[in-house]
Amino acid sequence: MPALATGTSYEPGFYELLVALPSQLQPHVTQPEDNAFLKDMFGERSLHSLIKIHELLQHYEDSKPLPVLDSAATLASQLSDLLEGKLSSGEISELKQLLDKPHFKSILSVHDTVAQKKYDPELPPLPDDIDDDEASVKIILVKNKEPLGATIRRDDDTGAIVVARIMKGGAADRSGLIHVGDELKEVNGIPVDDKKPEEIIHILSQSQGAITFKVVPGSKEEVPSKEPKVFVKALFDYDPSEDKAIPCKEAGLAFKKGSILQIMSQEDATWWQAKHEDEANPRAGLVPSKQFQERRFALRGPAPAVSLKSTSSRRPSGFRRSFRLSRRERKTNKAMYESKKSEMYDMADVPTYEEVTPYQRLAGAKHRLVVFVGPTGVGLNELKKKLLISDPQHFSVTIPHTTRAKRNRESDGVEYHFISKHLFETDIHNNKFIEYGEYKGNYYGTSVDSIRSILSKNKVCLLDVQPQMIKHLRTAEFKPFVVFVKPPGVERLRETRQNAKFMSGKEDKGSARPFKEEDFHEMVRTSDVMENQYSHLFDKVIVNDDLSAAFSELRKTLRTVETETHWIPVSWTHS
Ligand SMILES: Nc1ncnc2c1ncn2[C@@H]1O[C@H](COP(=O)(O)OP(=O)(O)OP(=O)(O)O)[C@@H](O)[C@H]1O
Repeated sequence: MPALATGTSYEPGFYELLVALPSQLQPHVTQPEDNAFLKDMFGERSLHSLIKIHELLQHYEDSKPLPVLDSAATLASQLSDLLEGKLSSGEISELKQLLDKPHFKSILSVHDTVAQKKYDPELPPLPDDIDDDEASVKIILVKNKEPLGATIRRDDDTGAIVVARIMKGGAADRSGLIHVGDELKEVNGIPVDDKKPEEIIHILSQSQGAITFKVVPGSKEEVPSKEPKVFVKALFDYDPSEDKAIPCKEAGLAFKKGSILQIMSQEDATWWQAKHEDEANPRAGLVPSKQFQERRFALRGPAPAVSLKSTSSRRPSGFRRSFRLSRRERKTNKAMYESKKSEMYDMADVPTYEEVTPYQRLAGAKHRLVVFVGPTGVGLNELKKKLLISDPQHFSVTIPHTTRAKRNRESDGVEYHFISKHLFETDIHNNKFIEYGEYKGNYYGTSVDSIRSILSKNKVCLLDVQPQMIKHLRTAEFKPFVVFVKPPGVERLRETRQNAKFMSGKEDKGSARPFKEEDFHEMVRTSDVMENQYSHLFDKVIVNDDLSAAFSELRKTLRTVETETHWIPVSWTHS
């Protein structure tokens, strides 16, 4: 039996390990004196008591007991006084002795301190020879290599140097001693009244170790911000060193399109404070606010959109037509459609930030819609086909609707859903199609319900669309995961596509032919344009160079979509 029992209501693991250790270690110890030493060490009563205390603390941490009263010491002293005249019984005098013991009194005093939450240390009285400049205080900060995390500016009205901004989580913020609006009088004993902010920053950057500031505290009371945690996905690249507008380049936070940022402060309407979500260091950096970025974008105008229509007479060159997905007729239906909505750039969508939240699909919940985009000929059909073959029970594609007559060997709901022109037009009117088009007098289209039908069977729906359609699919219902399939460079296309067949939209013959040099250039050019305009909507980019490598990357990615946590727009979580 262990010297101290650990009780039965909580895990005795740590304690038992301690008791068992000497015998466990015995086979590994050759010298008898070492053995005796280990026994003594692990058998030490104070160590056992410590472990017991540790386990009890753990237990109480879980049950979180609240104190019954916060003046146990006073109560014990009053009781002791009451017992004074009643010491006839042995039990009463034992109780009084116990209450009067200094250890017992101390433990009750500690109990009361904790119960009253009196944790703050008592400060010594202020010295008599206080600074003559009554309003100012001296602050000493110890600075290592990290920046101070504060910006300063000259007040236009008073000419004073004031603290303009405190970066969340930085050295100044953590110290809790410097606040926005404080007036800076001296740095390391050097008066700063006549100095430019840049000169002061220079003094600060040269200083290491303890830095002394003399400041006059600002009058503004800071309200501790209790803003909930906000995470955003950045939809643009940002490099503060190239931003002429940022008040302090060193304080800026660089990020790439797709980075997940935690917004630490939105107090300033122009410059937010943020840190990378996966960054352990709590120090925030400046990033342009959403409003400011939108304003800048509006003033500058979007990047010149490359016209995709100019090179093709029939359709936006290189952009695939989707929903030609009949399993048998996939190839013959290829060159049929033109997208109804052909706008290449929507001015309303200024890509800045999107608020996101972690999401993991629960077992049994509907799958996210997997959306493919890429230039025509890049290999979307090939990759989708491989997925379907790899697991036909798990993956599926939508069945398009058409108004053309059913052919002999076709069945309704297999190759197509065959419907009347009138019904098709009613469905268009009722927004039932994701995409639709007309070819030789017949309509063809992919309906929203055909996607729903696959998802309700708990299958993964694979859909390829034109990139400008992605935004219409971005709903809580579909939670689309967008894969952009990108071609490798022209040289690799030449090498890998030697035996490949291409369905050219331009010739409109519906038959496949080998790729030509110009097809490769067109594919790469279209891919660049798509990436330039829509990459903020892509969740994954896969370069289709070697087909089997691209396929296994795709497979792996789709597995993680089903099993791991991903960031999705907050708006998709409240449906
Ligand atoms: N990585 C690859 N290496 C070699 N050949 C490939 C690769 N990927 C696709 N191909 C071939 O390229 C041709 C075009 O592929 P696919 O039909 O899948 O393109 P697509 O993106 O669906 O184009 P479209 O939208 O015009 O139908 C096919 O012959 C296909 O086998």
